[in-house]
Amino acid sequence: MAATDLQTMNIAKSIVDVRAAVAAARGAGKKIGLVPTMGALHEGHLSLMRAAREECDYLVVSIFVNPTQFSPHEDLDRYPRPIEEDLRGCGDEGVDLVFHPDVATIYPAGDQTIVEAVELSTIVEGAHRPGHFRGVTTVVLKLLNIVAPDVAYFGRKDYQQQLIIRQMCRDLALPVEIATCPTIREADGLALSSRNRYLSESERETALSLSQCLQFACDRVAAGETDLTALRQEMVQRMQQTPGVELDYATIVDAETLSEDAQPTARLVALIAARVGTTRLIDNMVIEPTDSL
Ligand SMILES: Nc1ncnc2c1ncn2[C@@H]1O[C@H](COP(=O)(O)OP(=O)(O)OP(=O)(O)O)[C@@H](O)[C@H]1O
Ligand SMILES: CC(C)(CO)[C@@H](O)C(=O)[O-]
Ligand code: BAL
Repeated sequence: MAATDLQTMNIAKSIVDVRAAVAAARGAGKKIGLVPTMGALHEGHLSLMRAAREECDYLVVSIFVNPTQFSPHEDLDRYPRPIEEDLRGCGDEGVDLVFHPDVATIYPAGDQTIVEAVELSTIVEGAHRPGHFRGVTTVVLKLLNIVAPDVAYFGRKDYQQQLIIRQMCRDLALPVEIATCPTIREADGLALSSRNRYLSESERETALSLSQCLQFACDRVAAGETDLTALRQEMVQRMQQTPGVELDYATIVDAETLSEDAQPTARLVALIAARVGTTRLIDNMVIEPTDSL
């Protein structure tokens, strides 16, 4: 495919421009898809765009590094922003409109409204990143209100995030379908993530311990392990014994409630977050119930 000429890309910075473009597409009978991102695009993001292209006739991608989902000590300032490369990637995927707003467009002076799924936002990942999911739900609600898509696409790589967004849409009766797409991994199992580009070669090797720990847990459940408390302890021990890794959490929980009070026969999800060097990574694997348990 020919590389995209940036001059021909349809890029909107303002809410009015997005609404006008989407209204025209809707007026022409098109089904609207939205893929929200923070940029630094990789194959994981592209897989969401391809899923959206399959099902929708007009594809909007937002690129916005949302400051309210970062705590003061986190990596907002160093978060990668390769915007020209990202725009070319969107063009090559046939994106119809890129919404790339400034912070003041999303958070105008005097802005004071937040939205939060109060229970799901404070457990597991939320317990380690206080305020993070409040920032996510607030910005996603704004993006959904601005674009008004028929379907919005999220990755399973951010498992808790997609669960919380589904909860928000249900609770607020938002007229949008949420689609969750599978996690895209490197051949050796590393989940693609924009933050992988912070990793040195040896840190990248060390980072494989996350997906390996999740796979270990999945294999144990598939082999008939029913003592989830013991299995959680084994996951934590494995990670604590891995040099170069500082573990935040490794756990197996109910895939819908994220509660550790889970039946081994339920649909489960193994979740992990750890720092490799200065880079914090998350990953997860869903464990579907089997008849053999
Ligand atoms: N490996 C992946 N497979 C599928 N979807 C993904 C993957 N990585 C990210 N996504 C999805 O892409 C969307 C945008 O995510 P985001 O821009 O934060 O990228 P990211 O790689 O998760 O970045 P970060 O390193 O900040 O976690 C989210 O819905 C996210 O779940
Ligand atoms: C959903 C999102 C774009 C909101 O800023 C972000 O959390 C992300 O990229 O996963
Ligand atoms: N994909 C989640 C974005 C974040 O870590 O802020």
